[in-house]
Amino acid sequence: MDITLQKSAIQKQSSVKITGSKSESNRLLLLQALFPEIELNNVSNSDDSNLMMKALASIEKIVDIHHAGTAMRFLTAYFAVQEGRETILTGSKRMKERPIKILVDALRELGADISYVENEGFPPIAIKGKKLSKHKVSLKANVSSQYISALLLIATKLENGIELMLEGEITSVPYINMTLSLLNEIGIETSFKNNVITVHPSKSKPKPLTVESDWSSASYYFSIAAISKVGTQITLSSYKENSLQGDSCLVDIYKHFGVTSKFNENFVTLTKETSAVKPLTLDLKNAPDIAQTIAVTCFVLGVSCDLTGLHTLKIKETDRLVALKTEIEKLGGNVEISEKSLHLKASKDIKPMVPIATYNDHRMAMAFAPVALKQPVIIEDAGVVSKSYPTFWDDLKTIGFNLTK
Ligand SMILES: O=C(O)C1=C[C@@H](OP(=O)(O)O)[C@@H](O)[C@H](O)C1
Ligand SMILES: C=C(OP(=O)(O)O)C(=O)O
Repeated sequence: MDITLQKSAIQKQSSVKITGSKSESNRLLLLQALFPEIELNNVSNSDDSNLMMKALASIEKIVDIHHAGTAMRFLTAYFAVQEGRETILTGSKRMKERPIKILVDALRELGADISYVENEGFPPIAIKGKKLSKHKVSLKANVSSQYISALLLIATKLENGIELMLEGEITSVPYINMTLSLLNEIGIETSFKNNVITVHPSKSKPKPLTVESDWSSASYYFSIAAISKVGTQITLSSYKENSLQGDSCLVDIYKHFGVTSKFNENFVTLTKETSAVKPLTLDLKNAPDIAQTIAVTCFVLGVSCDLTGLHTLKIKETDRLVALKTEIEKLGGNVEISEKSLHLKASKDIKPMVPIATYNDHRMAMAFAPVALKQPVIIEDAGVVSKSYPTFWDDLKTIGFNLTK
């Protein structure tokens, strides 16, 4: 399904309720499978969380998690400690290109029985669940933090907890801290000092937990606010000022575009205060999922940006660096990329009615939607948004976007 977005202007004041964070949800669903007394509220209705739920409840041998990266990584660790259970964990064509060797090597080091079904280092994998005997392991930390979170999430199943020695520069650190905080919430003691993370054997104290709404999904509204008229306000729920999600750094980043954020109870209201914008330089190694949003905001506003810390973008739903360059250039922009950075030149004109390819990547579809505030645009295969935010298009319609399916 392609969606055509006519040139739109949003209401002066609007509000949107966004589904729960898929990152928090996928961690908590795994923890709930280990500690069934945990009660969860505002769990994400994303495909990735539904797939996680289904996989955890499945009694089938073959478990297919499609495009869901966190589910792939977290379930690799989970099934490795399900004693006596044999699982083949597989995914979409793209998932079979997303590396998993660092995690598999670490689990094998701890005693796990995992083998590759097709290509060495990539899903699908065959897992024979067993009790893991060791508790100390070193692993590279500069490729994906999801490997580290996966190991931390199963630490309570190991007699002596876990001690991880992280090698190299640590990427996506806020996601590791999110995992540790959620473990702490249910009474598990942890420490993270320099490059060593420890989960101590401790007794859990499960309790009801409410998932905060998804900050990566909120990023599209920060972009919309930044591109809208001065005075435009968008209220999002349910959000808190002290979030576990690293993408809440949007609050600071979008000040650069004249967008302020005010928290009140469980709402955050974004206000476009000023229209002056300057070139932007930003390191996104702690918030890789908002790179596409920010690049498109800059392009539409006609300002240049230098985004660094993007080394993980090449192994996500698609190679996001190449996808961004290709699609922004179709619209008339000029983008240079390296293996880990993106430079966008300032440009004035945006070509109308360009079909934007989305490469099975929800964030490509959502990041380019705000283009419609300046020019009509077509988003191809727009249903991809369901990976993290199934009601995205309906919500855009509610706030004033003029779109036809
Ligand atoms: O742990 C998580 O929930 C995630 C970690 C990040 O991945 P990397 O650590 O691979 O960058 C992020 O991009 C992904 O969307 C969700
Ligand atoms: C990279 C993402 O997800 P995952 O790695 O879990 O597929 C994302 O949601 O942007």
